[in-house]
Amino acid sequence: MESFGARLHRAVTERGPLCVGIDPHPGLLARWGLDDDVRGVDRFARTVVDALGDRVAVVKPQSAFFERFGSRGVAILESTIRQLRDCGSLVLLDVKRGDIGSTVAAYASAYLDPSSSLHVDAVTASPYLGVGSLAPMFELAAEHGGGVFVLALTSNPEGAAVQRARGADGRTVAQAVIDEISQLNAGAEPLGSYGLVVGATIGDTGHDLSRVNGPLLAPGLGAQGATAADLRGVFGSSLPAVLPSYSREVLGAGPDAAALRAAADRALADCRAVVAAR
Ligand SMILES: O=c1ccn([C@@H]2O[C@H](COP(=O)(O)O)[C@@H](O)[C@H]2O)c(=O)[nH]1
Repeated sequence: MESFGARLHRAVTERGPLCVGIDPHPGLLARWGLDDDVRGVDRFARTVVDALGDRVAVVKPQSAFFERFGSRGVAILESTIRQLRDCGSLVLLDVKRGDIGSTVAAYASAYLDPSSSLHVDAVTASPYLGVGSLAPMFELAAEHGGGVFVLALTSNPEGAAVQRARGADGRTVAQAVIDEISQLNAGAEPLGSYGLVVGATIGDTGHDLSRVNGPLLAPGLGAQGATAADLRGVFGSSLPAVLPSYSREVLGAGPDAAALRAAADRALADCRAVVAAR
């Protein structure tokens, strides 16, 4: 079984370091001339898959925008995941799950067990019930070649109060998360399967990312104000592991497929220039 880290490494080598989100915001649906309903979400997601699924390394559906339409929205998410897999892009479901370990095991089955209709290549997870509570996700991911991206330093301004709080050993909460994920990835080649989420908006992190040996998902580019050039200041020598992520910045170019592709190509060129020129 090829690991997620190896599959991601290959996808980024072949297609470039870029993740594009599928976030059917009501405002974007309106801009695309679509109704804010299940049909609109379905058309939106299909358009993104058709335009980008065969050229972007990782596509990241944001579960919340599908879940808001209940079971019919989740059915669209399931078919979006299937379509993306057929196009060859890796699917990272942004769902930020976290709970006590016995419940995390059920989340792991939902997203990381190949027999589930919501099975994806990787998920985002919240470590705030303790990184150890996510063990069932790490274990199932390892068993089936999946990945888990754990929140460390998020792109929103509210995150810092929790993530930069210091524990008894003097480390920040985020550094403790970073260190635990680094241990899980130790020795993995070419890349570990356990990633971290570090926002592109946060400036010099003041945190040590040098031993992570796993992918660093960087949301916050475009609509939240960060630019590709900001990645240098945030990640420094860890830039080669960065997976830049854009949603509204690219999606805002739709619904025209050529315009969506051009926006994704621009984003990729901007990020390549920074990641390659570190
Ligand atoms: O720290 C985080 C973690 C996740 N996100 C998610 O990424 C996208 C960002 O969308 P943009 O339109 O590019 O701002 C969205 O789905 C967030 O939930 C994040 O922004 N920051």
